[in-house]
This record gives sequence, structure tokens and C-alpha cells, in this order.
Amino acid sequence: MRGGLVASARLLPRPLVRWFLQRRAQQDINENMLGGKKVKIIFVLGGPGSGKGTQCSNIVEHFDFIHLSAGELLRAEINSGSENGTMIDTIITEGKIVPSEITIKLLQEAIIKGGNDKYIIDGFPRNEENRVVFESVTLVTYFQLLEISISPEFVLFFDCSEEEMERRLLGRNQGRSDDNIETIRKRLKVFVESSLPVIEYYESKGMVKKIDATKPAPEVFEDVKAIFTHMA
Ligand SMILES: Nc1ncnc2c1ncn2[C@@H]1O[C@H](COP(=O)(O)OP(=O)(O)O)[C@@H](O)[C@H]1O
Ligand SMILES: O=c1ccn([C@@H]2O[C@H](COP(=O)(O)OP(=O)(O)O)[C@@H](O)[C@H]2O)c(=O)[nH]1
Ligand SMILES: [Mg+2]
Repeated sequence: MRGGLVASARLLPRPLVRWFLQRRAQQDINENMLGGKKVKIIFVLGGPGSGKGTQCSNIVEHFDFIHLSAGELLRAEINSGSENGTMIDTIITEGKIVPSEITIKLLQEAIIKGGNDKYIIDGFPRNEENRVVFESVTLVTYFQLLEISISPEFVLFFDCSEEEMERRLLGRNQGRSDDNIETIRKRLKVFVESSLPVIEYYESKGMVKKIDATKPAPEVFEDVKAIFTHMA
């Protein structure tokens, strides 16, 4: 049946086929669609150690979302022995931000592979450039390169004091090259200088749901749960 349709399409004038495909793709872009599905994306932001990973694990246990941690994807890339691995490793150990094209490519691949229509993206975008580039991701859609804009439904912001974040990171014990006092201080500075402006941008658009993340994890999750329950 599908083969028949493709064969019939070949008989149509090419400009007409192109016009039809472009129109469909444009419709999809307007509706945040990917592969025929409306994709819902939520950005989970907050300083290092604010509890993003902990709460994302809770969210996927209770709600039908796929959790994508940008940091985890980058660490997996290092461990896979990819050609960019050493460069990513150096940047992470210095507490800096990996070039957008690398992180976004990994996120795109994970979204397409995930096959779900609901994603929580944890720890990204980390600066304004990350945000702008992600929001104008170029995907191959319907045989053509098209600018497809993926914007989040909302941004979940875990607000936590620096002292508490530092304390938590020093106790995290996951053997990470960046969980040492020197890199932690750098990461906190990068958070204030580069990542907070992203949160302020979304705040100005009324898209931020702020959570008091200094409380114990189960209490934080009660607040998170209320937000996700209301959006369902
Ligand atoms: N609300 C909380 N209170 C105390 N410790 C927490 C809380 N949330 C997370 N932690 C702990 O703090 C550390 C950092 O949490 P994590 O979820 O990895 O944060 P992030 O992903 O934002 O860096 C982990 O060891 C985690 O177990
Ligand atoms: O979009 C991202 C996400 C992470 N990182 C790098 O990966 C590190 C660890 O990120 P992760 O989100 O895992 O750290 P967390 O905030 O959870 O402690 C960061 O400090 C950055 O160096 C990055 O460059 N871009
Ligand atoms: Mg994390």
C-alpha cells in the first residue's frame, strides 16, 4: 500500500510534491512536532547539586517522561571513546560549558532514539547560546533541511543556596572528575554568569516554575509532583 503511494507520488509533478511536503513540515514545526508526534519538552534547570538528577529520577517513576541528562550524555560520549571524548573530558573537569553543537547533537539523537513524545531535559540549556541554537535546531525533515523550532512547555527551576549545593556535591561520591572543591567553585561561577541568564530569559516569558530545592528531597518532590499532576 505504502509502496503504491510512493509510486503514485512519483507520477506527480515535482513542484507539487515539494509544495505538499513543505506545507506538512511547516505545520509540524508550528505545532512542535517530530516524526508526526507533538513533542513535549521540559527543561530542568538549577545549579550544580541543586537536585536535578534526583528529582528527574522521581519524575520518570511517576510520570510518562523520558529523562535526558545532558551531563550524562556527555559523560557517556567520553566513555564511548569518541574522537571528541578527550576534549569534552577536559572541559567538564574545568567546569566549563561544552560547545553547543556537540551537546545538541547528542540530545537530538537521544530524542529521536527515545521514540517518546515527552522528555525532561536535565542540565540544558546551560547558556544563552545553548538555548538559541537548540531552539533553531536543523533537522532533516521530509527530504529537506528545515529550521525546526523546539521550545519547552515550561522550565522547572530548582532554587538552592550555594552553600547547600557545595555541601551536596562534596558528598555526592560518584567519582566524578568535577566534584572537587576547585571545580565546584568554577561551576558555581559559571552557573551564575552563564546559566542564570537562561532562567531569567524564560522568567521574562512567564515560563518558569520555581521550586525551593533546599528542602529534603521527598519534600521537593511533593512540589514537583503537584506541577506534573496539574499538567497531565
Ligand atoms: N533535597 C536534597 N537534600 C539533600 N541532598 C540532596 C537533595 N537532592 C539531592 N541530594 C543529593 O545531592 C547530591 C546532588 O544531587 P543531584 O540530583 O545529583 O543534583 P544535580 O543533578 O542538580 O547536580 C546527590 O548526592 C543527591 O543524593
Ligand atoms: O548542556 C550541558 C550539560 C553539561 N555540561 C558539562 O557537564 C558538566 C556536568 O553537568 P551535569 O548536568 O551532569 O552536572 P550537575 O549540574 O548535574 O552536577 C557541566 O559542569 C558542564 O561542564 C555542558 O557543558 N553542557
Ligand atoms: Mg545532575
